Amino acid sequence: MTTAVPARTSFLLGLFGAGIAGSLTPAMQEREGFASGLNLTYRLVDAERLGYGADDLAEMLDWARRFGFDGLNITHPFKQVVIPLLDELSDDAYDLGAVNTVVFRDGRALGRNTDWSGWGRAFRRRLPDAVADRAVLVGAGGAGSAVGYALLEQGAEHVSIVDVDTEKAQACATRLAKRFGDDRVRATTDLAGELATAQGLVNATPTGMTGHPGLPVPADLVREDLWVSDVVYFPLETELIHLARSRGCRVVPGGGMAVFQAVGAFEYFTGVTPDADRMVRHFEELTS
Ligand SMILES: NC(=O)C1=CN([C@@H]2O[C@H](COP(=O)(O)OP(=O)(O)OC[C@H]3O[C@@H](n4cnc5c(N)ncnc54)[C@H](O)[C@@H]3O)[C@@H](O)[C@H]2O)C=CC1
Ligand SMILES: O=C1C[C@@](O)(C(=O)O)C[C@@H](O)[C@@H]1O
Repeated sequence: MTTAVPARTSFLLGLFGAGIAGSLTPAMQEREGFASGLNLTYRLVDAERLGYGADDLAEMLDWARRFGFDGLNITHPFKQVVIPLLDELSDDAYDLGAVNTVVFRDGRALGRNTDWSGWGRAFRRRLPDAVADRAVLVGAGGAGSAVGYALLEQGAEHVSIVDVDTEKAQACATRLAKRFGDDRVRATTDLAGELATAQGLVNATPTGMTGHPGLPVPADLVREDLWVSDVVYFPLETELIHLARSRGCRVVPGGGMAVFQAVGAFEYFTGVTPDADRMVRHFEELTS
């Protein structure tokens, strides 16, 4: 006679990164765990406070495994340097060269990326009719690469990438072109020219964050017929989102990416599909 193995209900998770004290992810994960009938604990492990840098990551991962962690989110400055320390990488994380979710399973560390799928899902919920549009992406760092990947994966006709650091814009475009073809993505310095033929604009720079006030693009380029998205979510209503709304543009603020990276990670960690609407409501409570 075989005995059925009961489904896992207890999970120990964490976030490894620097300067993460204000993260809302622990609250989102723990609340959704509770609501799903799981005993889920999520700890912040702030490398900055511990005096740990990139060279210490292998040791940090090792003790996470030894102490029984089931999974980790990984953020700045570890999303790239974690890759060689993993046993397996999903295709999307490989293509992006970045991991934000590590699942420990059967003695192996599996790398995943829910940043791109998080932004993508938030975008599709708000603007499902805009997935095939041409878009201009400003900011080619970690968040920008994830947004570019999501836009192209979901069917954007073309993405033009602008960054004050032109080498970063080029590197991001080259990486995305390898996956999606160089007829669909390019780096450019001609923001006005590219926006003139685009239907959408995404800000993936820190401009507009608390402490970094301002607009990432000149105000006169924000036309009423553009849709406008921001990845910044402190504050939720950035200057860009505020201006775009006031001009009648359809908008996708940064909170959606913050929630849906957690939705995707929850599913990888636990194997349970979370209630995304409940997580959105909880995020709204946390940020109101
Ligand atoms: N909503 C969410 O869940 C998430 C939001 N973020 C936010 O995204 C923002 C960017 O984060 P990362 O990509 O990690 O930063 P990063 O530093 O890797 O990249 C930012 C890029 O923007 C460029 N840049 C800065 N100002 C610019 C301007 N005015 N015009 C053109 N390019 C400019 C920089 O050269 C850099 O390449 C941060 O504010 C962060 O809080 C990041 C991750 C998730
Ligand atoms: O970059 C981020 C933000 C985050 O670090 C947070 O603090 O919520 C959580 C990560 O999973 C995600 O990739």
